[in-house]
Amino acid sequence: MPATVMNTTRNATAAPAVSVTGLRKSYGDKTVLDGIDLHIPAGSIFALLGPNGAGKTTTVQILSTLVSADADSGRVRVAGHDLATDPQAIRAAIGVTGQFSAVDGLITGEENMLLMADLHHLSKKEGRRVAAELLERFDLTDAAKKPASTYSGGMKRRLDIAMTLVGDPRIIFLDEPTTGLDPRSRHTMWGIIRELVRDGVTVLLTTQYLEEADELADRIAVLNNGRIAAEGTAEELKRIVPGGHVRLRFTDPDAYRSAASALQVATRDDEALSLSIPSDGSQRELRAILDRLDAAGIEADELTVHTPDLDDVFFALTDTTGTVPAQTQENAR
Ligand SMILES: Nc1ncnc2c1ncn2[C@@H]1O[C@H](COP(=O)(O)OP(=O)(O)OP(=O)(O)O)[C@@H](O)[C@H]1O
Repeated sequence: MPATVMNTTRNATAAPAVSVTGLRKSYGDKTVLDGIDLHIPAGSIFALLGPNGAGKTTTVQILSTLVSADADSGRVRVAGHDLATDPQAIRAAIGVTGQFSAVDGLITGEENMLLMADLHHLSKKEGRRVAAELLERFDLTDAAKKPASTYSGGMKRRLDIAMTLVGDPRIIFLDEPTTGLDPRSRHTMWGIIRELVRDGVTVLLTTQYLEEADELADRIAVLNNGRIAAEGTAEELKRIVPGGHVRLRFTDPDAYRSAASALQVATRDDEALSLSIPSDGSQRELRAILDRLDAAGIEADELTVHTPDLDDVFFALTDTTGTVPAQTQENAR
């Protein structure tokens, strides 16, 4: 059972941009997707996180109509259209940039853009206007007349997304959008993705970077062995793995000792005068700790909540046996 947590993020009430139930895909006798469910609210950023070979690209390929799902697969709706009966309407509503860029290195950035405008049947005049506007928006105007093969990795990614936007898609699939980019280009790309969503676009991105999912995504699904191992906001996912604790620090040794006896489960650090209490960081648990301190008439000088980071989540949920540790499942309920 995947760990699912209630959606409290923006646009939670909007009709889902992507809705998937029981999606299956096998290559020969290898099951790549073993019945996955995804519900992506319109206007949000959704990250599909998982180790190599988990099935992230396959999911994107199916949702973007490039690869077909198994015949006995469940239901997929993208932008309100049924994948089985109306793939053409889905194609018209989406944009895809993959790990292997659509950019043609032999022609200039501007020519790549104009080619896309032609593919979308824009008039010559409209095509030139849209190309110039997008090249400007993605800071490529100065390089527009140069062959794309001379562009840096970051410039090529920006051109790739600009080309995708020529068709004005409402949903964009980004397969590992920042793989191979340096930190500055990665941050630029994050800014671009956030801007797309501000304009009302829905983004589904795949990534192997936990930091990227943490930074960008409204919701994250961790894919492992063809199944969704857990789904929720970054904060919610961090709460389902063990390791979270509340730390209390004191300057007064008497207060420290009183607190240690009032909170019997605490791990003591007598030198630092600090106590560490296992906690999921929830309001309920914090209140229980504070109530105990209040009842004993003690005030801590500092209280910090430590939640596991996404690395902990990733390792806990994508262990090599493919099973979620029992304790994690328990905490997720
Ligand atoms: N056309 C294909 N024929 C056979 N097997 C395939 C095909 N495409 C993908 N697979 C297999 O499906 C599994 C999932 O691949 P997929 O590319 O979706 O994973 P991924 O999560 O995107 O991995 P990565 O992070 O390495 O890109 C892999 O074991 C892969 O070998």
